[in-house]
Amino acid sequence: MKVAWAGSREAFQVSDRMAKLVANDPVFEKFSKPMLGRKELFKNTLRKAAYAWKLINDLRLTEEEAKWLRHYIDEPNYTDLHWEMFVPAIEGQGTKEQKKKWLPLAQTMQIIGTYAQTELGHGSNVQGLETTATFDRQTDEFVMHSPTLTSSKWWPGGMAKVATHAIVYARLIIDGLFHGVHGFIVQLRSLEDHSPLPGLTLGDIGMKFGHGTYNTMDNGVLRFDHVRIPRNQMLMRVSQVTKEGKYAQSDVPRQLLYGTMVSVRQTIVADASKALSRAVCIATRYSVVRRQFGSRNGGPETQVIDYKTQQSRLFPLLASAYAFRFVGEWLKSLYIDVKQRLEANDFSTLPETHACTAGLKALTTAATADGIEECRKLCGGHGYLISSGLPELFAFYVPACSYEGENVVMMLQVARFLVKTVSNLGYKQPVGTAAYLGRVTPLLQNNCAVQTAEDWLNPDAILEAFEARAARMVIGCGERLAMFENPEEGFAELSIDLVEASLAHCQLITVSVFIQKLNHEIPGNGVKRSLEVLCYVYALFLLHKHQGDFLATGYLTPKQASLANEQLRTLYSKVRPNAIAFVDSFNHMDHYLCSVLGRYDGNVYPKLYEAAWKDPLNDSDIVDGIQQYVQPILKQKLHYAKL
Ligand SMILES: CCCCCCCC/C=C\CCCCCCCCCCC/C=C/C(=O)SCCNC(=O)CCNC(=O)[C@H](O)C(C)(C)COP(=O)(O)OP(=O)(O)OC[C@H]1O[C@@H](n2cnc3c(N)ncnc32)[C@H](O)[C@@H]1OP(=O)(O)O
Ligand SMILES: Cc1cc2nc3c(=O)[nH]c(=O)nc-3n(C[C@H](O)[C@H](O)[C@H](O)COP(=O)(O)OP(=O)(O)OC[C@H]3O[C@@H](n4cnc5c(N)ncnc54)[C@H](O)[C@@H]3O)c2cc1C
Repeated sequence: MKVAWAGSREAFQVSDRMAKLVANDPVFEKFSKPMLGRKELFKNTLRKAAYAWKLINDLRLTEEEAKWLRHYIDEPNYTDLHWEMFVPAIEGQGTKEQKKKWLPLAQTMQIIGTYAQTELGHGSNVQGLETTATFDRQTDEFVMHSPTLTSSKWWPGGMAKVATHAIVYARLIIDGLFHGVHGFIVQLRSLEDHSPLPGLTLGDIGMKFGHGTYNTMDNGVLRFDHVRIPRNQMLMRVSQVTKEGKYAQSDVPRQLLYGTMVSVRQTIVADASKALSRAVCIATRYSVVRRQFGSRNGGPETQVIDYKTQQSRLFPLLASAYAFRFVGEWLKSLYIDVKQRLEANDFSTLPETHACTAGLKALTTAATADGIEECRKLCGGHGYLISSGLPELFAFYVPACSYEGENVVMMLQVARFLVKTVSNLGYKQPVGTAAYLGRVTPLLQNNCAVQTAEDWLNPDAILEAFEARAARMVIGCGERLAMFENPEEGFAELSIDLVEASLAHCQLITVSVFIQKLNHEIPGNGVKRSLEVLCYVYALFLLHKHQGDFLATGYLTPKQASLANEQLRTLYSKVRPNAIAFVDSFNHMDHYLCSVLGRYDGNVYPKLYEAAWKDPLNDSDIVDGIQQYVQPILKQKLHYAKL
């Protein structure tokens, strides 16, 4: 199962080796992090990042190994933006000459970059950005300027204190004419003494949600006061500006300017299963250790994992972790394919890839953030302790619902793709993830054939149910949209239904990828049979949760929906014996989990007790402030003694 989770034996070996390397190195200790103040926390992260870079070079780690190393170090920092956004932006949007100049510098970290797109006034609406890049023909330069307070760049990670360079998105202006938003490579700091370059105001935007997690990152604010950069620092794969000030567009679509976001959204989907599996592992192990009620004749109480209600909250999350792992793997291969095509100027699959990355980013991050919080509750009161590992994980993870495309905004992008696909049905056969929309007639006409709970243990029945639900919701929206004279007005009016239809479409993708995975790629019958159970749990849990959709579209009868739920409960009993094996297969080491409740050895209570004594408040019996503020209250003679 460990190999099935990792994707291959080689992938397992690489991640396992890196997990052990980090766990066994005292530099990467992290239990004390929550006790540090912001400055110490930040410095501590800089120290770890520098040490990690040394290890990467000294040990000559491959790119894959270096990624796992960063992952297991488990602290967001400036290198995330450098490797995940700055470098890909140059790769995807730079010309050959620009790549030749900038990539070697970035890949050896002689420069450190960030991605400065969002502003105080605009994040989602990229076309609304206000920073200007005005071409000056006399000097062959662009003048970068922040004309308003709301045009201040706001959020870029690593920008406040570390990055030496940034890809800055700004409105291109030539001779007073606006030519859209473009990316520019801008140096922020001196490579000698690290001070901000003249004309730039740089700072940190302040503390964020949670203490010890995202505050390791220096998210920054940046303002320009007429800062000049050479013309050849505009990223020019999509559009070019000549030294005469002529603006020209290549054959490549403008959407490539948004390419870096497609790349990172794919990474975020691939990473969702890491965060969810981490929370599920903690909650499952603890649910086996924790006992409440049910003692008979003085025997042990019931393990809380044996309560049906606990199972009905926990096991769908376990199944979701596996579903997200597989859909992340699938999306990565789709992305690798589109990347190769884009390099060869084939843009045909870009719209579908954009819809998949946007929609699956929204689906997986929302379910993962909610899932981590549910795992915290599944651990009862102890889940609220930092030493459970869950509060910090939640604080780290939840912004994923907002960054890289706010989730609702992303689902509306999927909706645009689906509406377009449906309106083209007469003359363009949909392919890939939208292929089912080409079979609308049977999907709209045929209803579910399930008669017994057992009938739901059939991938074809499940797939057809999810296809029919999504198709009916999408086509229903399409029909209602057609009644509006102004399509944009109609889209806005129907946006709530469109987001629900998009979610149905994305859930269909995750369910069908899980089924596909079982049909083709699982080594060993035992592993395959166990994963089949999780696949059914995932699908039937979604069906139960969204049964309103399945019933309202008329595909299921109430009887069939309740048979699905009956089957789901039976499946929970089949998951139970393997629950620990399923979470051990994630191969999460204690160091990575950083959780007293999720310990591999189950030795929860002594370690929980021990962890409490490490709190700085327990350094002495009488702490600072007691004599000054508590004793005077105790010793005063009150007039209102009776109160
Ligand atoms: C316990 C503690 C644990 C700690 C653990 C720590 C561990 C960490 C360790 C290691 C991790 C390492 C890996 C980390 C990886 C993740 C890094 C993440 C870092 C996060 C940093 C965040 C960065 C950011 O947020 S950057 C800013 C992102 N901003 C956005 O996403 C903005 C969203 N807005 C948009 O995308 C667009 O503006 C829009 C699409 C919403 C609207 O754009 P508009 O131009 O108005 O477009 P529209 O008219 O709707 O569309 C025009 C056509 O273009 C198509 N289209 C739109 N976008 C794209 C695209 N991206 N690609 C292709 N096509 C696109 C659209 O469909 C339209 O097409 P049509 O055919 O014309 O209809
Ligand atoms: C931790 C973190 C790190 C970040 N790192 C970076 C970074 O490195 N670089 C960078 O450039 N940016 C970064 N960002 C910014 C991030 O990309 C934006 O915050 C994100 O894209 C959301 O945009 P917004 O803040 O403008 O939200 P808004 O768009 O203002 O969202 C507010 C609300 O309005 C709704 N809404 C907005 N538009 C629509 C619409 N058309 N229809 C319906 N509802 C709508 C949303 O659903 C949401 O509910 C980061 C953000 C965070 C939290």
